[in-house]
Amino acid sequence: MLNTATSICLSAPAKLNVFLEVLGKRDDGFHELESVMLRTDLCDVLHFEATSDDQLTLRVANSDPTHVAADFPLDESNLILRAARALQQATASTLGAAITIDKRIPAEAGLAGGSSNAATTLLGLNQLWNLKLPKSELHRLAATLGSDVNFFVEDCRAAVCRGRGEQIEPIPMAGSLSFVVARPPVGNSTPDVFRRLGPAYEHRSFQPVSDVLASGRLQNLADVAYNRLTEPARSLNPGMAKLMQQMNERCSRPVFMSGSGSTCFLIAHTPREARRMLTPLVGLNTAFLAVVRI
Ligand SMILES: C[C@@](CO)(OP(=O)(O)O)[C@H](O)COP(=O)(O)OP(=O)(O)OC[C@H]1O[C@@H](n2ccc(N)nc2=O)[C@H](O)[C@@H]1O
Ligand SMILES: Nc1ncnc2c1ncn2[C@@H]1O[C@H](COP(=O)(O)OP(=O)(O)O)[C@@H](O)[C@H]1O
Repeated sequence: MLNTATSICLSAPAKLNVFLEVLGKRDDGFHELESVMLRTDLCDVLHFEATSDDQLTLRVANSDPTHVAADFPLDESNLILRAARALQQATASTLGAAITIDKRIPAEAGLAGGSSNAATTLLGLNQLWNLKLPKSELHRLAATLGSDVNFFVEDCRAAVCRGRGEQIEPIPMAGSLSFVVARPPVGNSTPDVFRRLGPAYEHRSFQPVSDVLASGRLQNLADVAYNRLTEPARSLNPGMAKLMQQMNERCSRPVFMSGSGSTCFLIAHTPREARRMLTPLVGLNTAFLAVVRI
């Protein structure tokens, strides 16, 4: 039976990793992670319209096609359609949906746009199709779609993510932060970055980052933020390495990378400070440059 609402519109947020340590390689080929992820206000917007047949369709709404990543697939491999299919199969639902996306999050960026789209589809269609699946079941489906999907199903502001990324422990965060995010023209392939990880190294702890977030002493975040994948990604993507150097020179601040890249970011404390930091970066070779807030 259809829910009383026949359509629903939801934001699918991008994430930033302010900490990422790789604890080792697992037997299933994935890597064991410990990462602190933050939900940002940079969002795709998804509109779901229920249909009474079981068809699923996906359309991009952006009037300006430059907003849409060139490699955003519109076929069955799209994570939105994969999430909707997974939900249909898990519930034997005979309902369908016409889905429209306003795509703003760049792809292969370490911002998890695709994973967030998948999670938002699980949450949106669970509501629209009146399926009433519990969160635990949505988490089970999320983990089959990708390692980053569960963070968005949890719908928290900040979390420590463990396992291959799918085990989510929400953590407190006091206050708010702004970031300048910049993605170079070339994205990073996540498996390629993991393949370039060096041999043994001493593991860092996420605890200092989690303590800074909880205490609200956010001015200290730049002292403790860390990403083990930065060096492998830098060696894979010379354009990203160059952009990180230019951002550092022009803003005299440490530059960090989100996930497996290729988005680099600077930490600011207010939107105003972030906008001031962004100004000298305009004109650099970027595919995406913006201020985001947590
Ligand atoms: C690195 C991270 C950090 O947040 O972010 P992104 O850069 O993708 O945003 C994630 O762990 C990425 O998660 P996600 O993009 O969902 O990856 P998946 O689809 O599950 O896996 C893609 C591929 O990445 C590698 N992979 C991913 C996660 C993990 N814990 N170990 C891995 O080795 C594997 O080669 C895998 O086949
Ligand atoms: N809905 C989607 N949005 C973005 N990318 C998608 C989607 N579905 C599948 N993909 C594919 O997943 C890849 C990784 O996407 P994305 O999650 O945006 O990257 P990252 O995790 O590095 O930020 C893209 O290159 C794209 O081909």
